[in-house]
Amino acid sequence: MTGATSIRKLPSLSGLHHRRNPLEDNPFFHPSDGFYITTSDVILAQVAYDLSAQSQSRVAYHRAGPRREIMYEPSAVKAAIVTCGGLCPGMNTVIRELVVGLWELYGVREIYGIPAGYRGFYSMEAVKLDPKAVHDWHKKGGTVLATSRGGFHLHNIVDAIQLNGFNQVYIIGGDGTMRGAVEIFKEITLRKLEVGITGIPKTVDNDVGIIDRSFGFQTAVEMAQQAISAAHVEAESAVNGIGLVKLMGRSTGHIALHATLSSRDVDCCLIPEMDFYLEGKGGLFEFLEKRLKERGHAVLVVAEGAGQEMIPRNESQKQERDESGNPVFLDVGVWFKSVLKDWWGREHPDELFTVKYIDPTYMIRAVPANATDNLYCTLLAHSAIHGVMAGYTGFVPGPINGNYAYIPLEEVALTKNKVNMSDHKWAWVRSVTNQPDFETNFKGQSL
Ligand SMILES: Nc1ncnc2c1ncn2[C@@H]1O[C@H](COP(=O)(O)OP(=O)(O)OP(=O)(O)O)[C@@H](O)[C@H]1O
Ligand SMILES: O=P(O)(O)OC[C@H]1O[C@](O)(CO)[C@@H](O)[C@@H]1O
Ligand SMILES: [Mg+2]
Repeated sequence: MTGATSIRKLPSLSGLHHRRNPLEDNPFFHPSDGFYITTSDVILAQVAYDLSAQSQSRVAYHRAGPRREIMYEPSAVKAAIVTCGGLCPGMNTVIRELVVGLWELYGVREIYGIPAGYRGFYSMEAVKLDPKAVHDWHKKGGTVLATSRGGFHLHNIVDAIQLNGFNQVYIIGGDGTMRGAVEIFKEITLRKLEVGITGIPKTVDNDVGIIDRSFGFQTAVEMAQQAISAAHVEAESAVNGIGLVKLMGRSTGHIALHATLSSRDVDCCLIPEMDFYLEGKGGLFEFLEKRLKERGHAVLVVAEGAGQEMIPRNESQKQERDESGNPVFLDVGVWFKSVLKDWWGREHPDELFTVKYIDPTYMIRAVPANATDNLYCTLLAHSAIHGVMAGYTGFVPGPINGNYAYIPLEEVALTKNKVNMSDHKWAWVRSVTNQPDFETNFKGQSL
């Protein structure tokens, strides 16, 4: 297979001097040949190719990991760590590993936590951190630094970075945070400040693009099983029982999809990426009628962003936004419970029916990370440190097909990871649930 490989350029700080990596003297590392990553080490963006195709151009990213030379004098590093947006399992592990990694691997002693998200840069006192202070943070849900939405005032933030003399900034957040990090990176560059900026992608929704998955996502899917199992028990213990579970997923249905595939108890999974309808041939009610007749119970999993356009709302509800500008949803679970009860009351007024609605959303994202995610958070944090210490900036560390790479920040900020409704995974969901193919049914009806 021929074809050019274009390597995504990584911005790097120019005004710093090369130094020997202190890992050379670290008693736990014995850097041998191949230990240090060089500029020729790359990670291909995709691993699946059609070899029969003549020539295909390939995209590659610089590989993450320690470089032989670093660009900072460790004693001159003053690092800031901030967490923004919604909670996600593992945030505290990333903070902990940034602190321990900077301290133990590179001998950095000036490490600060910025409280309460972006606003904390200019409105709160930075908190000095060291390995002792963070030693058990990986066992705690949430973020000890606290987070917030909104409060992004670019000049206040960059002024504060400059005033406090931070020369490394580790920004942990989701798609919104990454968009903010791009603006900070651009302003730092404009001001010609020698400050390394890196974004560590975080969102329980797993809606950040390019990387294999967001940390905390697997923990969230694992926790969702408990809610789905409870809904299944409630449903099968009732006459004509429906177990209804709402999961997180503002604009993507990854948690609902993966929880459905893992649990095997789900009869219908509804996500924001799909259109579905309730009444008529091929609709949800026809499907549930059949399922209740066959089994006497059914389990419905719905992502919070699914069906929002079907829920009646007044003008102010249509306009409502959270502090970051994200649309505020109406509770699709409460709406579903009422439409299901209306439907059954109309069709079977004299038959028993019950809907048990479970909303585990905040419970799921507030738990500590599981073992897999804790390991992932460690590798992610260390990748970030190695990249910043090597003088890279404006980048996001993350696994691509299992190998950690450095991706330009702007590329990540602009790429959303939506569920691909035409790929095998969604077909697998439909084969596991036997739910209606709403899109095809709908098209068939409108022909
Ligand atoms: N386009 C943008 N430009 C600058 N800052 C932004 C932008 N979008 C969001 N932000 C800021 O980024 C921070 C986090 O954004 P948001 O609340 O949307 O959460 P998030 O990072 O998307 O994480 P999650 O989706 O996991 O909740 C907020 O302080 C918000 O003000
Ligand atoms: O944390 P808040 O402001 O209640 O927002 C909840 C939102 O945060 C997320 O957990 C992540 O964006 C979404 O799944 C959910 O819609
Ligand atoms: Mg977001």
